[in-house]
Formats: sequence, C-alpha cells, structure tokens
Amino acid sequence: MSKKYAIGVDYGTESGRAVLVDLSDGTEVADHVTPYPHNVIDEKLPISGIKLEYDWALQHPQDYLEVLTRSVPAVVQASGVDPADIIGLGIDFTACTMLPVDAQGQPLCFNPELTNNPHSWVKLWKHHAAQDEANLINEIAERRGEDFLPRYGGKISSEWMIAKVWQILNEAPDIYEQTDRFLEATDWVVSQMTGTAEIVRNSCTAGYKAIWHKKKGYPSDEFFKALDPRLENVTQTKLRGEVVALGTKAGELTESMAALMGLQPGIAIAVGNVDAHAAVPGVGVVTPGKLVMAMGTSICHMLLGTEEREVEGMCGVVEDGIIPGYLGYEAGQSAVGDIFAWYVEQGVPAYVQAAAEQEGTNVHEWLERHASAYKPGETGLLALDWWNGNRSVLVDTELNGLILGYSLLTKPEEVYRSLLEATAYGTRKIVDAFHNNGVEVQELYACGGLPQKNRLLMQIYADVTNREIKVADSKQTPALGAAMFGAVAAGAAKGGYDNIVDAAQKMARVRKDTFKPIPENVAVYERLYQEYSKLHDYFGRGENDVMKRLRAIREEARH
Ligand SMILES: Nc1ncnc2c1ncn2[C@@H]1O[C@H](COP(=O)(O)OP(=O)(O)O)[C@@H](O)[C@H]1O
Ligand SMILES: O=C(CO)[C@H](O)[C@H](O)COP(=O)(O)O
Repeated sequence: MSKKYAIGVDYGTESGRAVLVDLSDGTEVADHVTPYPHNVIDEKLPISGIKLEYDWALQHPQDYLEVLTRSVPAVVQASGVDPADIIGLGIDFTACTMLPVDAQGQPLCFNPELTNNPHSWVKLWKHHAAQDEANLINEIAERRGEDFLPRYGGKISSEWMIAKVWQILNEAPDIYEQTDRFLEATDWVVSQMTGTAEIVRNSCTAGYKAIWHKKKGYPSDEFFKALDPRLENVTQTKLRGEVVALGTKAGELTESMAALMGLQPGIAIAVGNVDAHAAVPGVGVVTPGKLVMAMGTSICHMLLGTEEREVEGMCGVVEDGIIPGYLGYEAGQSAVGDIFAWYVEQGVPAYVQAAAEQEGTNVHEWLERHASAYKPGETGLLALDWWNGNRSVLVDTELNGLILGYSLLTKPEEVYRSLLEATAYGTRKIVDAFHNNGVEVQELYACGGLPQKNRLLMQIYADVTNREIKVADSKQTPALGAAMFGAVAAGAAKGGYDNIVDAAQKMARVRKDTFKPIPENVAVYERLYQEYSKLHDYFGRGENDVMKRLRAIREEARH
C-alpha cells in the first residue's frame, strides 16, 4: 500500500490552519494558515455596522469555510501528495463556539432578514455576555440539587451552550423561534463537509459545553422548565441530534466540497472535536498523570483520570471526553496570550516599540529578553491574571486584572514579566486543585503557540508549578490530533488506525529539550504564590467585591 495521509484542520480564535500529516510517523508534510477575514467581531457587526454591547464576541461562519477552501488545497498542493492517498480529515475548534442554523443547516446570519440581529451570528467561546443567565442556571441547579453540578466544578460557565442559548431566547426571542438547531461550530463545519442531512454532534462538546452525559443524557426537561418554561423541550428540539464518540466517522466528503477543497469525494470525515482536547493525543498523552496545556490566547488544561472526582472550578469531567476509556478532565484560563497582547498593544511606551523595531525584533521578544534579566521577585510586582475573567477555579467572568507594587521606577519589561508570572500562578491554582483532589498531576506537557514563542514564560511555569514541562514537537498539535482522529475515522483497513491510542503512539512526539524547575527559583515563587493566593481569595471569593462594584458603576455610567 502506498503511504497514506490525513488532514487536520485547527480552528483557533483568530485563524484556521490545515496540516497534512504522514500517517506512518506523524510527519507534518505541509501546513497553511488562513486568518479569518472578519477575525473576532467584538465592536460592530459586519456590513450594518450595528454596535455590539460590552462582553460580546462573535464570528462569521463564512470565515470557517474559507479555511477549508484556501488552506486545504494549499497543503495538498505544497506537499505534492496525490489526493488519492489522503484518506481522512478531522477538525478541532474553539468551544463553546455556537451558532443558530435553520432547517437546511444554514446559519441564520446568512439570512438577509436576520443578519442585522447580532444574535443570528456565531457566538465565540469568549462571548461573555450571558453571565446573568449562567448565574441563574447555577442558582436554580443548586436549589434543585441537580447532580450534574459537581461534574462541572460546581458551576456552569457563561461561555457554554445553555447560557448562550438562554441569552438568545431572552434577548432575541424571534431568533430563538426561527432557529431549527443550535450547533457547536465544530459540528456545523463537519456538516458542511458531509452534507447536512444527518447532523451529528460530538460527545466532547456535548459533554463539556452542553451538560450532556454519556449515560444520563442532558439535564431533565423539569430542570429546563425551571429555568424558563419556553426551554422545557429544548434538548429534544433545538439541541436534538445524535451524540457520537470522538473518532467516529461523521460521514464522507461530498462531491461539491471535495471539488472546492482539492480532495477526493468520499474520504472519511471525523466528528468534530475541541482544540485543546485534540491536542492531548497530539502530544502523545494517552494515560493519567500528565497535564496537557494548550497554550495560546487562552490556556486549556487537560488531564486523564480513572475515577470521577470533584474538583473546584474545573470546566468538566467527561467520560471518554478526550481519550476513550478514561475520564477526561478540563480546566482553563480564559486569557493568557491575550493578556500579553493587550499589554503590547495598549500598555508599552513608544520607546519600546521603537527599540524593538530598530533591533529588528517584535515587542514581545524585546520584552521577554529584557524581562529575562530579572530574578524571580526582583520586580516587586504581583498581578492577578483576570483580564478576561477567571475560568478556573473561580468560574467568574466578572473578575478583572490587577497589578500591585508599581513605583516610579517600574519598567515595561517588569510589568510584562509580572503578567507572565500571573498566568503561571493561575495555572498553579489549577494544578493544585486537581492534584490535591485525587487527580494526580506528575508532569506537564505544553503545546500551542506560546511554548514556541517564549522560553522565559515556560521556565516560569516550570518554576511556579515545580514540575518538568515537556513541549510538543509539533507546531500544530491540535491539528495533528485532529488528523489522528481523521485517520481513526478512516480505519486501519484504509491505511489509517483503529483507535486513537494506536494513532498517538505512532504519530506523536515531544522535543528532547524540557523545562526543568530551578530549585532557587521554585523557593522564591513559592513565597510569591502564597501572596498571589491571598489576593486571589480576597478579590475573587467575595471578601472584597470591588471589581464587581466597579463593573456596576461602569454599566451605570454607560447607560
Ligand atoms: N513572544 C511572545 N510571547 C508571549 N506571547 C506571545 C508572543 N507572541 C505572540 N504571543 C501571544 O500568543 C497568542 C497567540 O497564540 P497562538 O497559539 O498562536 O494562537 P491561538 O490561541 O489563537 O491558537 C496571542 O495572544 C499573542 O499575544
Ligand atoms: O474553551 C475552549 C476549549 O474548551 C476554547 O476552545 C479555548 O479556550 C480557545 O482557545 P485558543 O483560542 O487559545 O485556542
């Protein structure tokens, strides 16, 4: 049999990328990135220019299709591989990134009559405007003693499906009414490749983002009725659709999409997956004890376990949610790279930009180099990493960032270092929450853009967590994982694999170089982390709700 290949397509927050992978050893033969033409829509709607409210984050579904029709042909062409040897394709996506579609599976925002309503568009994972609904979901679920709450660390997030659906119902009942189904974007894109007759939902997003359980299904109609009588039957109506396991073949590539993507019709398309979750086999992790960090604009922390444990603020524990046969745990930080980007774009003085330009480097690299000259603790700064709220362990999108310890001598690189450190403390909170509650964390695995871009950041993470960090050898780990699932969907008989464990064992690699904790740094960071923890609890657990009061005053001032 000639060499066989699969394609993985990774849908990130700002761009989508395709990677063509050799199935014999995981070599990434070609990759191509398509930045989303409309990027993140968080100020005004395209065309109409309708202004969006604070905390909104939308996307354009056409951008996702453009990734398929630009990046996929580009990798096929660049690789020189015969399309006949490409046997499967898998995708992974940010999540919960959801959209309302009509009975034909068309996004409601494509309908000229509905396009001016912001609720007809894709709500991106970091759309945080459904917090009121999330608060009520939690209050009502707690009052009713719903058994699903412990599986989600005690709180359902405003980033997830049910809060977003309810926000649509509350603020745009006409859009809700005209919605045939609410879909995860990952399932919608898969349906566009396989034809929309049978839309299948993947068990990963259903489990982590829509409160679905392998044995119990969705929460009861009574629960939804208690939220709002209009939601009583939502799981049989607008959330209907078979939920199938990761690695399942969702269908086969249609003739029309094959022509647009430069592939052969009929190849296996795997059910959708989530970026962070696909990264786990992508980095070769198929057993417990190894926490995978998908590090980019945000961080998702993924871990396998053998028993269901309660862990404060985790995003969820889902049976078979990452690797079949294990409980998959997820936690996360909703801004990491985004915080550094904010500082680079909004906070650095002009002389830093000029110096970086003159030295032919970018501002991040300039700041990293200068920040590396400091020892842990030497800046005198301490920050809380809540620029986009706190996902784990507090699960509160209404918290904000904080930097303590400024003086007239504070330098931009010191601020930058304090922001890197703050995100490391946030990760330490998560590691401790798992480890101290019986879900062991022995070592860390890192993938995504950040480990490739910032060595100082990685050393700080090793020192703050006091654990060795292995880094994925792949530049596109989620896409590699997605390609593995594509190969599993195709099956061993076609030259793919029969299960994800076999695929990961053959195709995943980590770099030889690892980041090891440096004992003297560990000791200083331990003291700083204790200080971080005090601030974390003081501002995050209700002792001083000043951040919430400031938000309320801001809202009053805006209206
Ligand atoms: N040298 C750097 N150091 C730290 N962060 C960086 C650096 N360069 C870019 N970033 C941040 O990396 C993030 C993008 O990460 P990446 O993994 O490429 O994207 P995504 O999360 O969309 O998949 C941005 O938020 C950006 O601010
Ligand atoms: O919540 C998620 C996964 O469960 C999101 O997909 C994730 O936070 C977005 O990640 P990024 O843009 O950093 O790839």
